[in-house]
Amino acid sequence: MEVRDVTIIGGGPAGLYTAFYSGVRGMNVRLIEAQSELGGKVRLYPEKVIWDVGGVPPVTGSDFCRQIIQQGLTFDPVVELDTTVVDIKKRDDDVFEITAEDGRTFFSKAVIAAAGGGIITPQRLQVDGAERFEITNLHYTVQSLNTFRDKTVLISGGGNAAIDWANMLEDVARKVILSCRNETLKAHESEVDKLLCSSIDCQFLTSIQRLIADESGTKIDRVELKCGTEAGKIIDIDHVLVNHGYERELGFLKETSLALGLTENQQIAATADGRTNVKGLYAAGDVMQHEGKLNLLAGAFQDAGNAVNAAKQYIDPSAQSKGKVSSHNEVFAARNAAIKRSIITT
Ligand SMILES: Cc1cc2nc3c(=O)[nH]c(=O)nc-3n(C[C@H](O)[C@H](O)[C@H](O)COP(=O)(O)OP(=O)(O)OC[C@H]3O[C@@H](n4cnc5c(N)ncnc54)[C@H](O)[C@@H]3O)c2cc1C
Repeated sequence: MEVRDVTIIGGGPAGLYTAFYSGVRGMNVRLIEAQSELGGKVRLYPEKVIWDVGGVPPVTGSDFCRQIIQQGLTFDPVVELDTTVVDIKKRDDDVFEITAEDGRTFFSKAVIAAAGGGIITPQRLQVDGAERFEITNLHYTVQSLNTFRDKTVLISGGGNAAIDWANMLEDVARKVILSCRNETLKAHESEVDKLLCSSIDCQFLTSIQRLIADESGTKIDRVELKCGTEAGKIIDIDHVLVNHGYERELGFLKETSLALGLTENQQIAATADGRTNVKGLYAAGDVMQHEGKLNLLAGAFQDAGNAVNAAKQYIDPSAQSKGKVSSHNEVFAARNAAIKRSIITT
């Protein structure tokens, strides 16, 4: 039976930084991810420009993913992809037994849950026959801005993602129409202000009633927008982008043998430093809830550092409770030397 120091559940930003920082603190790691790729939710917005990670210049989601994956793999963790954790038990000898959906079990001295909101998939549009357009012009994420260049785009939704995309596409698309079923938009004030002052055509109190196909039957040509009891309004569009939130598959968060202490929203109720109800099991990133939790990438990194430090001390009570400044690990030596050389020669 191979017992790892730390098993991380979830290979999003929190899990990846946890893997890196566990390496810095000399612990060996298994990283378990339900999807076939690492990166977590950031995979949903590859072309969005991320501005709010301290010290990191504006970066696209896909570049950010590439960079955080590279960092997460620095200390060669064992990575299990396509592996959904469905249960965690703590045995009498205090070793954690982690069970995957495919029946495999993994063993670990400590566990760090970094499972975000679970395994998420975008909520589908509840309109007859919508699924047949998913291979043409009905989208749930923006994989490439070029798809929308000089096109008429209808965005359905009124939350952060919809508003973000509307603002982002304004310069790219010929026309952006936003259909929102409420009277107001629920997003960051600055983004809402920007949108309301823009050329984006906001259709409040409307929802998509019908998708009308072109002659080939494979592409949406027009959309019927319903407004209360009024007759539907038909509009011509090239693309429809739906941002109605996400469905969550909870895996081990739904039923676990441990009394994890979940909030109403199925997040782990933890302390700000990542401790949970269960000794030896810590939480990091969007999976955890505490007063002051920052559900951003920057917050995920802070959580990860805290959880790793707590796990280190749990495994080895003589270890320092806080990590040291981490620039002198032997794994960094070659790269440090190359950077120093380039500083000296420039
Ligand atoms: C559209 C959008 C735009 C955003 N823009 C920004 C932004 O500009 N700046 C910013 O700072 N933040 C932004 N965020 C928020 C940011 O993406 C999240 O805060 C961040 O991804 C949280 O990281 P995480 O690792 O905690 O969770 P996630 O990214 O959700 O990763 C969790 C991972 O755990 C895996 N997992 C879940 N359950 C299991 C299980 N049972 N077994 C195995 N694996 C499991 C999931 O598959 C997933 O890969 C945005 C979010 C969205 C949706």
